[in-house]
Amino acid sequence: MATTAPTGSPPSQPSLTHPPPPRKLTTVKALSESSGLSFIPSIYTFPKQPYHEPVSDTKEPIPTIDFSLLASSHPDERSETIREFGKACRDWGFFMVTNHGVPERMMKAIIEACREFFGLPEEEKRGISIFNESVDEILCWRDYVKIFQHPEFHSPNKPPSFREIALEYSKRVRLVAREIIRGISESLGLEKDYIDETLNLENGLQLIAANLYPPCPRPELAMGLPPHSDHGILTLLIQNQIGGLQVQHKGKWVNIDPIPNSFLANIGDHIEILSNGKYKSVLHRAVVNNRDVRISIAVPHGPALDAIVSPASKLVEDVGNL
Ligand SMILES: O=C(O)CCC(=O)C(=O)O
Ligand SMILES: [Fe+2]
Repeated sequence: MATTAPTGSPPSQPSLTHPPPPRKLTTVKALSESSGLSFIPSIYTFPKQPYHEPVSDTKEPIPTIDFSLLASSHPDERSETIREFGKACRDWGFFMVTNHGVPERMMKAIIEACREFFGLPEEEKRGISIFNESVDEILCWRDYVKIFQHPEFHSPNKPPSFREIALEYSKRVRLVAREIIRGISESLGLEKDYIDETLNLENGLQLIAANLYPPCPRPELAMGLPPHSDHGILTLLIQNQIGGLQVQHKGKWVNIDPIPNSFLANIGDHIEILSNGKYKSVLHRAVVNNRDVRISIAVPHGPALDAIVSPASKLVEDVGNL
């Protein structure tokens, strides 16, 4: 990891005094690819706290749930899977989902389509891609794009294959998400379709949120995506097998290395509300590295725009009976 000051800087000069990025560099990708970059502009330098806290060395693995067991003809297998959802949501707020039925080729295709999108000339992405996100005037080391998939489907026109791949991918992922949400509903002791119906998931919101984290010459100073919880009900995330996601667990950051071809699922703020706080929407963040381009594709699922989210009355009564 490079920690030396850039050539020509006086030894006492703190990295915060580096000049701002040249105006014509508008994406982090372009900045990262600009030749001889050995420092990062001060606008990308995050304050040391709280973003550089130690990472947990926990050997406790993030829960993994076999999605196919939800459809098992053995009632015991389904109910055991529901119990696992409950435990994963209570203990972590995050879990891995295997055997979900979305073909590997589709997962690869959407990652490649997003990679191609981010590789388009700057002019072609302008107006679609959001290049830099600012947190208190500090920019994240990330380019990203958010595209509505449901209830209205949108797609950039380039690359040409994007529309078809996104449409197919988001439909398949939505089916998986709704089934997991049914499992979560049951795990809370609610009717299987309680969340689906109450939050009108037939008209629910679904986005593709694609993130590109280019290599960063000073990864210890930058942040790909600062700590946040997700809005909505459930996010299903895939990535190009380059690590970077960290999840807050028992007060520490835990590195997450997803199983290939699995989804990383996390519950969002609306489940925290609906569950009356039984399940928490957990903080997570993305750190960057100095070697590899990382791509992650999050597909958040939320209530219909006109749905009203409130604690399920059964769960309020449960608390009242304690
Ligand atoms: O890049 C990642 O792994 C995290 C992405 C994320 O948390 C988000 O898009 O909300
Ligand atoms: Fe997130």
